[in-house]
Amino acid sequence: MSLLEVADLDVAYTRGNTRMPALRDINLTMERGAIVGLVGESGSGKSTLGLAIAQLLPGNGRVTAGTIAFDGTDLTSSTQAELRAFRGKRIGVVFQDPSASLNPVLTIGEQIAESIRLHHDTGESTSLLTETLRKYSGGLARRGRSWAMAVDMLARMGIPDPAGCARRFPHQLSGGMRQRAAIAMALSGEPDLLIADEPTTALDVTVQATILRELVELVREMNTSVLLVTHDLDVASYFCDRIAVLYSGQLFELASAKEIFENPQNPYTQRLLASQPNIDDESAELAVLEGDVPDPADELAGCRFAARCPEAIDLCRSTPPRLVTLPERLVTHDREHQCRCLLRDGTATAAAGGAGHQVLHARRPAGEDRR
Ligand SMILES: Nc1ncnc2c1ncn2[C@@H]1O[C@H](COP(=O)(O)OP(=O)(O)OP(=O)(O)O)[C@@H](O)[C@H]1O
Repeated sequence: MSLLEVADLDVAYTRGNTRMPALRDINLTMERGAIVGLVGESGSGKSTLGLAIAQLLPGNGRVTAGTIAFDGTDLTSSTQAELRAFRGKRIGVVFQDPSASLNPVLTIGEQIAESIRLHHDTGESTSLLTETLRKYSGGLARRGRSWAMAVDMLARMGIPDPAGCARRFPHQLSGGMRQRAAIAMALSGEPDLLIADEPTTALDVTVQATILRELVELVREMNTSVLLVTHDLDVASYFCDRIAVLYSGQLFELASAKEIFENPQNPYTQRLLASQPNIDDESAELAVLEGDVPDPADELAGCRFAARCPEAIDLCRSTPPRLVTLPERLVTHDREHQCRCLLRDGTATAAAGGAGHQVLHARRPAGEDRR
């Protein structure tokens, strides 16, 4: 069983009396220990998907169809008590702004130690932190041990004076240190899944890379899976095993990072990659992605990228494509390569009377079975 199986998921926000779809027909599976990058332009629904998986959608946001199976339990039908048990202990969350997770009136050490006490029941059964616990078990009371473990987590996140940092309040730390502390706190329950929503975007580029490296090292040690929301394709290619490309509320492509960068199949992904600066060749001309991303709430007849796609044919403007596993002849490194495009899944060839209509794996037709 996969750690996370998001199936046929729709999410909508309510504005006034209007229901505005934000995610449509999302299918995403994550294996234990995998780091998956969720990329896409602003407004494509990245944060909404992270929040939906963590069951932290704001009051006006709601899952309107589909399921989110976490280790076999459908979170969309879980009670608040069940969700509280999952969050923190089994699903950790880090946001762009660390103040969203840190309490301004408690020291960093108090917060992380409290979280460790809550999630570990003194830590006897945990893996990574057990080592630390053993070091401190001789003579230290439970509170002292959880404090020692908190200091250890701060050290693992690359904080130079972890004991001093533990005694400080969030406002006494720099932005980078605050975010390290927020990550240490999110990982202190040794969760199975970490949802990290642009965790370093607000920071200096060099600090970003260091923090992400520390985070990745720590989650690899803990075998924690990560859904890393980022608009930065370089970050995704460097740190992620798989990449999911979102466009206007839909998954357009999903494959290993190597496959996405060396063999992108969706015309949108191809243009998104071509529009990124090339660090190896700064003089290379950048492709410009003309036009705007349609609001995920807009109802469109065909492919949501058709209006901007230079390859679009009439069929693309009338028929919604589905996310399918691509036929083998189109993949290079990853047989699980999934793509949403009529020009790639064989539909366009079949409609033109040609052979090779090979939809190998398709989920619910778009628009069906909305709650
Ligand atoms: N609380 C909300 N109420 C109403 N609509 C919302 C709310 N949050 C997000 N949306 C809408 O949902 C859609 C997806 O937004 P979301 O923030 O998930 O995208 P994103 O890809 O994370 O964007 P960004 O990179 O700018 O953070 C957008 O159309 C946005 O306007």
